[in-house]
Amino acid sequence: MSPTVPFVSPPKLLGPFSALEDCDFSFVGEGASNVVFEVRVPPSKRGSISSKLFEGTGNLLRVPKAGTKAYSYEDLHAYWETVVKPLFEPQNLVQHQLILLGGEAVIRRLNSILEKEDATRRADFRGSRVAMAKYGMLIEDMRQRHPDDLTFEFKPKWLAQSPSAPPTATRCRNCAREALKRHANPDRQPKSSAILCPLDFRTCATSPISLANVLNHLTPRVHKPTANAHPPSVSLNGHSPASPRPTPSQSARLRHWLQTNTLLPRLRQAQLANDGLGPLGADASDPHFQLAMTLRDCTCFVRVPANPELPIEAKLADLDKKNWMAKMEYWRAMEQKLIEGGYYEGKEVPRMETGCVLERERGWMKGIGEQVKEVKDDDGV
Ligand SMILES: O=P(O)(O)O[C@@H]1[C@@H](OP(=O)(O)O)[C@H](OP(=O)(O)O)[C@H](O)[C@H](OP(=O)(O)O)[C@H]1OP(=O)(O)O
Ligand SMILES: Nc1ncnc2c1ncn2[C@@H]1O[C@H](COP(=O)(O)OP(=O)(O)OP(=O)(O)O)[C@@H](O)[C@H]1O
Repeated sequence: MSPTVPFVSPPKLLGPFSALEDCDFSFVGEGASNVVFEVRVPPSKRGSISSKLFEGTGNLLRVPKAGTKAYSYEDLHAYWETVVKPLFEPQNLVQHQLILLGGEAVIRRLNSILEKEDATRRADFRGSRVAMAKYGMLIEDMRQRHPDDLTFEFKPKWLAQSPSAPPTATRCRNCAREALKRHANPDRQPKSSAILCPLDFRTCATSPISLANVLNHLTPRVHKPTANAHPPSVSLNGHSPASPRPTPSQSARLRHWLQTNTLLPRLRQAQLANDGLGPLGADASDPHFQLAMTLRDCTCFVRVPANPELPIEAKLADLDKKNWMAKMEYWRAMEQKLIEGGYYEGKEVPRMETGCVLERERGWMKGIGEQVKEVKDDDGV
């Protein structure tokens, strides 16, 4: 399949211009380029067009931030429909629809909510505002449906090594990137917290250490760290702030999902299939490479229902087309920095603790090598 974007007919629009004007909003979350709000129809507007559109739909409103280099929502939607959607099963994607925001009044209200949230927002997001955009997206709400549902989100990031990483690397691209982040800003997180290596997702079925690492990270309050497992971190943005303590049945279902899901292997396969060269070798205008970068920066939402009869839901979101013209230089410079700074090989000074799967495997190989050497020495070989 070619990831070039063919012509797509104009998006199906939801709602007349005034649909959002009747609604109340509250802040749900944000990233570098977008903000997500809950939409509620006040009781006085029951029976209105808005209530027909939003009540009981389980949708949230996603809107673009001002001042970013991201593509417009029309472009993101066309890319998602034609390039991203065919790669995954529909039940593994957070579905969305474009909606007309309907003018400045709604955006001003969203911005006044953001302003009130400023004190508690991530420092580098504080002060950012919603763009005066034409469209928002109605997105499937992946939060709890029942107060006892277990929910969390994480960024799977680079599920395979970067093709332009050095062959001597003892860290994957994500762990190298995390080491650089901590090196640049050691106070960013408590020093003791380690990073979940994305390669651990791949080995959950075969390695109890990988499974424990992932569980500790995703549901930190339940799975006590074992000697070899690493404590939770926010490196993959995994968290379950509103979730209750999982029941034994939820823990068992989550374990089973981690060991058997086909979504993360499929995501990894698509990352690999679209980039065999890495940021240093890829042609900046290659749509496959651009797609690989989109697939390396998405979010996975997981909901483990309280009701054991209901299946686990796992869906990818934030599969936005990357503005390669604005980002290629950053991607190349980042790869160069990770290589030259020794971050792929754990040679930075002072050395940051990351707990990468590659490092663990090298450690075992070294250990086995030393045992073999000892046996050979004992035998006088
Ligand atoms: O460069 P990375 O790997 O740190 O990823 C960036 C993300 O940082 P992370 O490491 O996930 O905390 C970063 O996430 P945050 O803003 O740090 O939450 C963005 O997703 C960024 O993409 P864009 O500039 O918004 O298109 C991401 O940039 P790219 O995926 O385009 O590289
Ligand atoms: N479908 C959803 N259900 C529940 N919460 C969501 C959903 N989509 C987004 N959120 C919340 O909003 C936050 C920001 O959303 P989003 O990932 O769209 O922002 P972004 O700017 O694209 O992020 P990034 O900087 O990673 O590219 C998420 O981390 C999550 O907390």
